[in-house]
Amino acid sequence: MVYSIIYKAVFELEEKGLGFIGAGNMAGAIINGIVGTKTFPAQKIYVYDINTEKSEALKKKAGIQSVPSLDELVKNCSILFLAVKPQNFSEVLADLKPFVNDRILFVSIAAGISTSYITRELGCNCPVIRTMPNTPLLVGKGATAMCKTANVADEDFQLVQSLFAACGTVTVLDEKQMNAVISVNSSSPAYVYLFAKAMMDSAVKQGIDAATALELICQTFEGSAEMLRQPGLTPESLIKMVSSPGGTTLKALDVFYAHHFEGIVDEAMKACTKRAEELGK
Ligand SMILES: NC(=O)c1ccc[n+]([C@@H]2O[C@H](COP(=O)([O-])OP(=O)(O)OC[C@H]3O[C@@H](n4cnc5c(N)ncnc54)[C@H](OP(=O)(O)O)[C@@H]3O)[C@@H](O)[C@H]2O)c1
Ligand code: PRO
Repeated sequence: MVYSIIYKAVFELEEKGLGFIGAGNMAGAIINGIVGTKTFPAQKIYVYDINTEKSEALKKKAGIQSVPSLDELVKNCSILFLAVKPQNFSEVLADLKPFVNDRILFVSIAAGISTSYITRELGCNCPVIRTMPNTPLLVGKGATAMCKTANVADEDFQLVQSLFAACGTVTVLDEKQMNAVISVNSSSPAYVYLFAKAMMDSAVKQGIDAATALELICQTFEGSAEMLRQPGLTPESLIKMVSSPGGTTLKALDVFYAHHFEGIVDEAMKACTKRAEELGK
């Protein structure tokens, strides 16, 4: 059933394509996922970037189309991805305003930018899907959160979900959760990399070479995440499972607790959300 709805939406789009404003890292990751999994035809994907070198490079890499102006993009596309930095939204929406109509579906990937900001700046009642993806989309293991305005058609929402699902998982949230979720799935790869770096640096100091340590750390992260997904297991029960009484793990955990590790994570995630709120103003 879902399959046929998606197929119908794709079929109806055959006349018009998917457009990307911004050919940066995230647009590239999403497009590679869509093209690599053949979720949408590459020749119907169009990209526009203020920096034509970037749109041309993406065209070459992914076999998509690049266009020289927003006007051209709107002519060719009925779904437009807003993939520029939040700081560039006001200029992009002002440039788009003369070309938009209420039938265009907008898909934003920007931190902090609300759906109401987009429709207000565009001066239209366009349907808008607000998403928060993450960089592991690049390896097909992304985690994307999304919400939509009430006027997004079910089949269009299914289609956009399928585009992100091509390179990972999709979770639907309320818009009021979309700033906080950045700290959970989107900025969080950076915390994981920081933790990995700290572990690797310590391993090197203790005489294990960096490459060997990194492989052990990556496998440990993957395995630990898999354990967290097992029914009935929780972070607390898994910590207990690792921590032998009188053993090594408890000594390591003592250091984390003494330095208020959980408090530090909470403070960092709240700082992330606060910045999203500032960017949205
Ligand atoms: N990176 C992440 O992990 C991540 C995760 C989730 C969501 N996001 C969101 O994704 C969006 C894009 O992030 P990104 O990391 O892909 O940024 P990026 O690599 O800087 O890509 C943005 C692209 O937009 C171009 N651009 C700037 N102004 C433009 C304009 N007026 N018209 C057309 N193109 C314009 C930029 O060109 P110049 O470089 O010349 O300015 C750049 O090529 C942001 O809103 C961010 O909040 C990022
Ligand atoms: N990267 C973007 C930022 O740092 C948005 C979430 C991940 O603002």
